[in-house]
Amino acid sequence: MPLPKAELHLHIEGTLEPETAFALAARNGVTLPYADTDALREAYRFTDLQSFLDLYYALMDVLRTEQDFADLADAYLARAAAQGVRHAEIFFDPQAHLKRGVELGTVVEGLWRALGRSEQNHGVSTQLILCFLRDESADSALRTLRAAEPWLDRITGVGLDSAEVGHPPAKFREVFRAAADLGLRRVAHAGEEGPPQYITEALDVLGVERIDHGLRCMEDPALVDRLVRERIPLTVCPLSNVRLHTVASLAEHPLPAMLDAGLVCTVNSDDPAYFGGYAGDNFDAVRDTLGLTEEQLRTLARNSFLAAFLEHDEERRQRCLAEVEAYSFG
Ligand SMILES: Nc1ncnc2[nH]cnc12
Ligand SMILES: [Zn+2]
Repeated sequence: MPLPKAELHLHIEGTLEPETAFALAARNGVTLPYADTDALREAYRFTDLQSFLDLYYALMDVLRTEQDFADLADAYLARAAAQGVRHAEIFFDPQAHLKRGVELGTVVEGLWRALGRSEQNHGVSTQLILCFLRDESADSALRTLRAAEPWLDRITGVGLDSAEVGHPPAKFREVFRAAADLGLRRVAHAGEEGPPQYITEALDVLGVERIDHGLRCMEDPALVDRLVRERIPLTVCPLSNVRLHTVASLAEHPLPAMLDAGLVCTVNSDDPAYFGGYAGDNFDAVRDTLGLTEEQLRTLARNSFLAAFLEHDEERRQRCLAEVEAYSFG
């Protein structure tokens, strides 16, 4: 039995496996510019975040109908459950779909078909986090938030993703303020490729409660002290960092140093179909390559439930935490 965990950094569009991409392409009459799944897998050699994003956005073209989004989410939830995920806070990128003429309602209703049945079908509780694309304008983000208002009962929070460098968090001050006024929780990618100041800005200007990635905080000891003192969770994605060359190799990943510093780290998969592994695979990789101890793995799992937006269901949080404490490593 795998270690129970919450997944807090997962882009649902990043769970599109090559086989599913071809199946959906056939269903929707879309021609992919790859001969087969092997040829597509060959394209998964990224040099940086942008080289990944180019393929990530292009492949989304196969996602057209509510059923497509439902099937995508259901396949993710089944895989996540098999790897010990008990709770998943799922990012989605509405602007990437709106731009292609796919309505927000199609995306949210489709995802909800899977998410609404996830506890019964997979034993995984879920939440949705709407992400703004930081390489789009602040105005576009505001229009997206307004367009999402009919579905806010299904959306827990907002996030910020896509190309980081050159798009500092402060650009989105207004939309994050508006999201907070609507009662939404706030997170942001920061310190993945961007500098430590982006982490500070995400906290101070956007009021985020968690930082997605956050690796580059390690360049700024005063920032590390602050993140430790304020117990700001960091949703670290080790296999993603390797594939996007944010770190030179998994063996050189700063996760052990981050844990030693007292940072509230969690381990997540980001875009598992593209980066070679789901949540449990990321845990296994850091155990095997970084030599994390059982107590460190338990800390990562504990942190994931402590950092989850489970205030509406403290009973579930406590039950999951108790499972983590009782877990026996085989
Ligand atoms: N790792 C990542 N960083 C920024 N934006 C993303 N969108 C999907 N995955 C992402
Ligand atoms: Zn991400």
